[in-house]
Amino acid sequence: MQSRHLELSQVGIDFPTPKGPFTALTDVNLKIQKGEFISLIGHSGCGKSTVLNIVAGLHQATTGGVILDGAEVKEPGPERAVVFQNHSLLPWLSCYKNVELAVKQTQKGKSKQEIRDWVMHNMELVHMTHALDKLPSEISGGMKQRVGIARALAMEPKVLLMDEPFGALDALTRAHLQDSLMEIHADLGNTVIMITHDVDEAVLLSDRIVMMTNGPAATIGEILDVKLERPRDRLALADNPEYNHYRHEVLTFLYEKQKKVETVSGHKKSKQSGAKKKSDAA
Ligand SMILES: Nc1ncnc2c1ncn2[C@@H]1O[C@H](COP(=O)(O)OP(=O)(O)OP(=O)(O)O)[C@@H](O)[C@H]1O
Repeated sequence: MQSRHLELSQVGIDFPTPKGPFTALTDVNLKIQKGEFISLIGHSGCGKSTVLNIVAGLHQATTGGVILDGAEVKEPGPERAVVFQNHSLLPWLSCYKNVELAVKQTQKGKSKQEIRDWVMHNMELVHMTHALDKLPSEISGGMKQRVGIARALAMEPKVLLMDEPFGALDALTRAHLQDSLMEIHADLGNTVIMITHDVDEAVLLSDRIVMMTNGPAATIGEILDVKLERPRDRLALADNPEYNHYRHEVLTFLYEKQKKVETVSGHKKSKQSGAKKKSDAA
Protein backbone atom coordinates (compact mmCIF):
# COMPACT_ATOMS: atom_id res chain seq x y z
CA MET A 1 0.00 0.00 0.00
CA GLN A 2 1.33 3.46 -0.90
CA SER A 3 1.28 5.55 2.21
CA ARG A 4 3.09 8.76 1.45
CA HIS A 5 0.59 10.74 -0.64
CA LEU A 6 -1.36 12.45 2.11
CA GLU A 7 -0.66 11.83 5.74
CA LEU A 8 -2.20 13.27 8.88
CA SER A 9 0.06 12.54 11.86
CA GLN A 10 -0.88 13.10 15.47
CA VAL A 11 -3.12 15.99 14.45
CA GLY A 12 -4.68 17.83 17.35
CA ILE A 13 -6.10 21.30 17.74
CA ASP A 14 -6.96 23.55 20.66
CA PHE A 15 -9.17 26.53 19.95
CA PRO A 16 -8.80 29.53 22.25
CA THR A 17 -12.10 30.35 23.95
CA PRO A 18 -13.00 32.81 26.74
CA LYS A 19 -13.06 29.82 29.14
CA GLY A 20 -9.62 28.63 28.05
CA PRO A 21 -8.41 26.31 25.31
CA PHE A 22 -10.97 23.93 23.83
CA THR A 23 -9.46 20.71 22.51
CA ALA A 24 -11.51 19.88 19.43
CA LEU A 25 -9.28 17.14 17.99
CA THR A 26 -6.59 14.88 19.33
CA ASP A 27 -4.29 12.23 17.81
CA VAL A 28 -5.85 12.12 14.36
CA ASN A 29 -3.72 9.74 12.27
CA LEU A 30 -4.60 8.88 8.69
CA LYS A 31 -2.66 7.82 5.62
CA ILE A 32 -4.44 8.36 2.33
CA GLN A 33 -3.39 6.87 -1.00
CA LYS A 34 -3.39 8.84 -4.23
CA GLY A 35 -6.82 8.61 -5.85
CA GLU A 36 -8.60 7.34 -2.75
CA PHE A 37 -12.10 8.53 -1.98
CA ILE A 38 -12.42 9.06 1.76
CA SER A 39 -15.58 10.07 3.61
CA LEU A 40 -15.53 11.59 7.06
CA ILE A 41 -18.60 10.85 9.11
CA GLY A 42 -19.49 11.53 12.73
CA HIS A 43 -22.03 13.29 14.88
CA SER A 44 -22.55 17.01 14.52
CA GLY A 45 -19.81 19.05 16.15
CA CYS A 46 -17.31 16.19 16.42
CA GLY A 47 -14.67 17.95 14.34
CA LYS A 48 -15.08 16.86 10.72
CA SER A 49 -14.85 20.37 9.28
CA THR A 50 -11.91 21.08 11.52
CA VAL A 51 -10.04 18.09 10.06
CA LEU A 52 -10.88 19.26 6.54
CA ASN A 53 -9.85 22.82 7.31
CA ILE A 54 -6.52 21.64 8.66
CA VAL A 55 -5.88 19.67 5.45
CA ALA A 56 -6.98 22.74 3.46
CA GLY A 57 -4.48 24.86 5.41
CA LEU A 58 -7.24 27.11 6.76
CA HIS A 59 -6.52 26.03 10.36
CA GLN A 60 -3.14 25.26 11.86
CA ALA A 61 -2.93 22.10 13.96
CA THR A 62 -1.76 22.67 17.54
CA THR A 63 0.00 19.30 17.54
CA GLY A 64 1.14 17.13 14.66
CA GLY A 65 0.58 18.06 11.05
CA VAL A 66 -0.31 17.17 7.49
CA ILE A 67 2.12 16.13 4.76
CA LEU A 68 1.06 16.15 1.10
CA ASP A 69 3.51 14.56 -1.33
CA GLY A 70 6.41 15.21 1.00
CA ALA A 71 5.59 18.85 1.81
CA GLU A 72 4.06 20.05 5.04
CA VAL A 73 0.72 21.82 4.67
CA LYS A 74 1.05 25.26 6.23
CA GLU A 75 -1.44 27.39 4.32
CA PRO A 76 -4.14 27.09 1.67
CA GLY A 77 -2.89 26.15 -1.81
CA PRO A 78 -4.32 25.36 -5.24
CA GLU A 79 -3.30 21.70 -4.96
CA ARG A 80 -6.04 21.37 -2.29
CA ALA A 81 -9.33 22.73 -3.64
CA VAL A 82 -12.31 23.06 -1.33
CA VAL A 83 -16.01 22.72 -2.20
CA PHE A 84 -18.33 23.92 0.55
CA GLN A 85 -21.95 23.04 1.25
CA ASN A 86 -23.10 26.43 0.10
CA HIS A 87 -21.46 27.25 -3.17
CA SER A 88 -19.07 30.17 -2.93
CA LEU A 89 -19.40 31.47 -6.46
CA LEU A 90 -18.85 35.17 -7.04
CA PRO A 91 -22.37 36.49 -7.64
CA TRP A 92 -21.38 39.19 -10.11
CA LEU A 93 -19.55 36.81 -12.46
CA SER A 94 -21.15 34.39 -14.92
CA CYS A 95 -20.66 30.65 -14.42
CA TYR A 96 -18.01 30.68 -17.14
CA LYS A 97 -16.17 33.63 -15.58
CA ASN A 98 -16.24 32.04 -12.12
CA VAL A 99 -14.38 29.01 -13.43
CA GLU A 100 -12.15 31.09 -15.68
CA LEU A 101 -11.02 33.20 -12.73
CA ALA A 102 -9.86 30.10 -10.85
CA VAL A 103 -7.98 28.90 -13.94
CA LYS A 104 -6.30 32.28 -14.42
CA GLN A 105 -5.29 32.42 -10.77
CA THR A 106 -3.86 28.93 -10.61
CA GLN A 107 -2.53 28.17 -14.09
CA LYS A 108 -0.65 31.26 -15.11
CA GLY A 109 1.20 29.78 -18.12
CA LYS A 110 -1.92 29.04 -20.19
CA SER A 111 -2.73 30.98 -23.37
CA LYS A 112 -6.20 32.54 -23.86
CA GLN A 113 -7.28 29.61 -26.03
CA GLU A 114 -5.93 27.05 -23.53
CA ILE A 115 -7.81 28.80 -20.72
CA ARG A 116 -11.02 28.72 -22.73
CA ASP A 117 -10.59 25.05 -23.63
CA TRP A 118 -9.85 24.13 -20.03
CA VAL A 119 -12.85 26.03 -18.66
CA MET A 120 -15.08 24.35 -21.25
CA HIS A 121 -13.65 20.92 -20.49
CA ASN A 122 -14.44 21.29 -16.80
CA MET A 123 -17.90 22.69 -17.46
CA GLU A 124 -18.53 19.66 -19.67
CA LEU A 125 -17.43 17.32 -16.89
CA VAL A 126 -20.22 18.66 -14.68
CA HIS A 127 -22.72 19.00 -17.55
CA MET A 128 -23.04 22.77 -17.25
CA THR A 129 -22.11 24.06 -20.72
CA HIS A 130 -25.72 25.19 -21.24
CA ALA A 131 -25.40 27.87 -18.54
CA LEU A 132 -22.04 29.46 -19.29
CA ASP A 133 -23.35 33.02 -19.40
CA LYS A 134 -25.79 32.74 -16.53
CA LEU A 135 -25.16 34.43 -13.20
CA PRO A 136 -25.21 32.22 -10.07
CA SER A 137 -28.51 33.85 -9.07
CA GLU A 138 -30.08 32.59 -12.31
CA ILE A 139 -29.38 28.87 -11.77
CA SER A 140 -30.57 26.26 -9.25
CA GLY A 141 -28.72 25.16 -6.10
CA GLY A 142 -27.65 21.89 -7.72
CA MET A 143 -26.32 23.75 -10.75
CA LYS A 144 -24.37 26.13 -8.50
CA GLN A 145 -22.78 23.13 -6.80
CA ARG A 146 -21.88 21.73 -10.23
CA VAL A 147 -20.17 24.99 -11.17
CA GLY A 148 -18.41 25.02 -7.78
CA ILE A 149 -17.12 21.51 -8.46
CA ALA A 150 -16.03 22.54 -11.99
CA ARG A 151 -14.18 25.48 -10.51
CA ALA A 152 -12.43 23.24 -7.98
CA LEU A 153 -11.54 20.62 -10.63
CA ALA A 154 -10.28 23.30 -13.03
CA MET A 155 -7.55 24.08 -10.52
CA GLU A 156 -6.28 20.52 -11.09
CA PRO A 157 -6.00 19.91 -7.39
CA LYS A 158 -4.18 16.89 -6.08
CA VAL A 159 -6.79 16.72 -3.36
CA LEU A 160 -10.43 17.70 -3.56
CA LEU A 161 -11.84 18.61 -0.16
CA MET A 162 -15.63 18.62 0.06
CA ASP A 163 -17.51 19.81 3.12
CA GLU A 164 -21.03 18.37 2.82
CA PRO A 165 -21.12 19.36 -0.84
CA PHE A 166 -24.63 18.05 -1.42
CA GLY A 167 -26.06 18.72 2.03
CA ALA A 168 -28.35 21.54 0.95
CA LEU A 169 -29.80 19.78 -2.09
CA ASP A 170 -32.98 17.79 -2.62
CA ALA A 171 -32.65 14.00 -2.81
CA LEU A 172 -32.93 13.73 -6.59
CA THR A 173 -30.41 16.46 -7.36
CA ARG A 174 -28.15 14.98 -4.75
CA ALA A 175 -28.32 11.55 -6.42
CA HIS A 176 -27.49 13.08 -9.82
CA LEU A 177 -24.50 14.91 -8.39
CA GLN A 178 -23.27 11.81 -6.56
CA ASP A 179 -23.36 9.94 -9.87
CA SER A 180 -21.49 12.78 -11.60
CA LEU A 181 -18.91 12.82 -8.85
CA MET A 182 -18.35 9.06 -9.18
CA GLU A 183 -17.84 9.46 -12.95
CA ILE A 184 -15.45 12.38 -12.51
CA HIS A 185 -13.51 10.55 -9.82
CA ALA A 186 -13.22 7.49 -12.10
CA ASP A 187 -11.97 9.73 -14.97
CA LEU A 188 -9.57 11.96 -13.09
CA GLY A 189 -8.48 9.87 -10.13
CA ASN A 190 -8.19 12.84 -7.74
CA THR A 191 -7.84 12.11 -4.08
CA VAL A 192 -11.09 13.15 -2.41
CA ILE A 193 -11.94 13.80 1.22
CA MET A 194 -15.64 14.42 1.67
CA ILE A 195 -17.61 15.18 4.80
CA THR A 196 -21.09 13.78 4.84
CA HIS A 197 -23.90 13.11 7.28
CA ASP A 198 -25.48 10.66 4.90
CA VAL A 199 -24.60 7.01 5.50
CA ASP A 200 -25.80 5.87 2.05
CA GLU A 201 -23.76 8.59 0.37
CA ALA A 202 -20.67 7.54 2.32
CA VAL A 203 -21.03 3.86 1.38
CA LEU A 204 -21.90 4.58 -2.26
CA LEU A 205 -18.97 6.90 -2.92
CA SER A 206 -16.13 5.88 -0.65
CA ASP A 207 -13.14 3.59 -0.71
CA ARG A 208 -12.87 4.13 3.03
CA ILE A 209 -15.21 5.67 5.58
CA VAL A 210 -13.45 7.38 8.46
CA MET A 211 -15.75 7.42 11.48
CA MET A 212 -15.02 9.99 14.14
CA THR A 213 -15.70 9.79 17.84
CA ASN A 214 -17.72 12.48 19.57
CA GLY A 215 -15.90 15.56 20.77
CA PRO A 216 -14.39 17.21 22.65
CA ALA A 217 -10.97 15.76 21.90
CA ALA A 218 -12.48 13.86 18.99
CA THR A 219 -10.39 11.39 17.03
CA ILE A 220 -10.79 8.62 14.50
CA GLY A 221 -12.86 5.84 16.03
CA GLU A 222 -12.94 3.29 13.23
CA ILE A 223 -12.15 3.10 9.55
CA LEU A 224 -14.32 1.00 7.25
CA ASP A 225 -12.91 -0.34 3.97
CA VAL A 226 -15.66 -0.33 1.36
CA LYS A 227 -14.71 -3.01 -1.12
CA LEU A 228 -17.71 -2.73 -3.43
CA GLU A 229 -16.75 -2.99 -7.09
CA ARG A 230 -16.76 0.14 -9.22
CA PRO A 231 -18.57 1.49 -11.13
CA ARG A 232 -21.31 1.42 -8.51
CA ASP A 233 -24.97 1.56 -9.31
CA ARG A 234 -27.25 2.83 -6.57
CA LEU A 235 -30.25 0.78 -7.68
CA ALA A 236 -28.34 -2.48 -7.92
CA LEU A 237 -26.73 -1.81 -4.54
CA ALA A 238 -30.02 -1.34 -2.75
CA ASP A 239 -30.46 -5.13 -2.53
CA ASN A 240 -26.78 -5.99 -2.26
CA PRO A 241 -26.03 -7.72 1.09
CA GLU A 242 -22.46 -6.41 1.11
CA TYR A 243 -23.70 -2.84 0.67
CA ASN A 244 -26.18 -3.31 3.50
CA HIS A 245 -23.46 -4.77 5.67
CA TYR A 246 -21.31 -1.63 5.24
CA ARG A 247 -24.32 0.56 5.91
CA HIS A 248 -25.06 -1.38 9.05
CA GLU A 249 -21.46 -1.06 10.24
CA VAL A 250 -21.58 2.74 9.97
CA LEU A 251 -24.99 2.97 11.64
CA THR A 252 -23.78 0.72 14.47
CA PHE A 253 -20.75 2.91 15.00
CA LEU A 254 -22.80 6.09 15.07
CA TYR A 255 -25.80 4.95 17.06
CA GLU A 256 -24.46 2.18 19.26
CA LYS A 257 -20.78 2.82 19.82
CA GLN A 258 -21.00 6.62 19.65
CA LYS A 259 -24.37 7.36 21.15
CA LYS A 260 -24.51 11.08 21.29
CA VAL A 261 -23.46 12.27 24.71
CA GLU A 262 -24.81 15.58 25.90
CA THR A 263 -23.75 17.51 28.92
CA VAL A 264 -26.75 18.68 30.89
CA SER A 265 -26.02 20.92 33.89
CA GLY A 266 -22.54 19.49 34.01
CA HIS A 267 -23.74 15.88 33.99
CA LYS A 268 -23.09 13.67 31.02
CA LYS A 269 -26.26 12.15 29.70
CA SER A 270 -26.55 9.52 27.00
CA LYS A 271 -29.01 10.32 24.23
CA GLN A 272 -30.72 7.27 22.72
CA SER A 273 -30.62 7.17 18.98
CA GLY A 274 -34.06 5.69 18.45
CA ALA A 275 -34.91 3.55 15.47
CA LYS A 276 -35.98 6.38 13.21
CA LYS A 277 -35.15 6.18 9.55
CA LYS A 278 -33.77 9.69 9.86
CA SER A 279 -31.06 8.03 11.94
CA ASP A 280 -29.38 7.31 8.62
CA ALA A 281 -28.22 10.90 8.70
CA ALA A 282 -25.56 11.52 11.34
N1 LIG B 1 -12.80 28.67 15.77
C1 LIG B 1 -13.30 27.92 16.74
N2 LIG B 1 -13.22 28.31 18.04
C2 LIG B 1 -13.69 27.54 19.04
N3 LIG B 1 -14.27 26.33 18.85
C3 LIG B 1 -14.38 25.88 17.59
C4 LIG B 1 -13.91 26.65 16.47
N4 LIG B 1 -14.16 25.95 15.34
C5 LIG B 1 -14.77 24.80 15.73
N5 LIG B 1 -14.89 24.77 17.08
C6 LIG B 1 -15.47 23.68 17.87
O1 LIG B 1 -14.80 22.49 17.49
C7 LIG B 1 -15.72 21.41 17.47
C8 LIG B 1 -15.69 20.77 16.10
O2 LIG B 1 -16.31 21.64 15.17
P1 LIG B 1 -16.50 21.25 13.64
O3 LIG B 1 -17.16 22.38 12.95
O4 LIG B 1 -15.21 20.77 13.08
O5 LIG B 1 -17.50 20.00 13.76
P2 LIG B 1 -18.27 19.19 12.62
O6 LIG B 1 -18.12 17.75 12.96
O7 LIG B 1 -17.81 19.64 11.28
O8 LIG B 1 -19.77 19.66 12.88
P3 LIG B 1 -21.04 19.68 11.90
O9 LIG B 1 -21.26 18.27 11.48
O10 LIG B 1 -22.13 20.17 12.79
O11 LIG B 1 -20.73 20.61 10.79
C9 LIG B 1 -17.07 21.97 17.85
O12 LIG B 1 -17.26 21.76 19.25
C10 LIG B 1 -16.94 23.44 17.56
O13 LIG B 1 -17.77 24.21 18.40
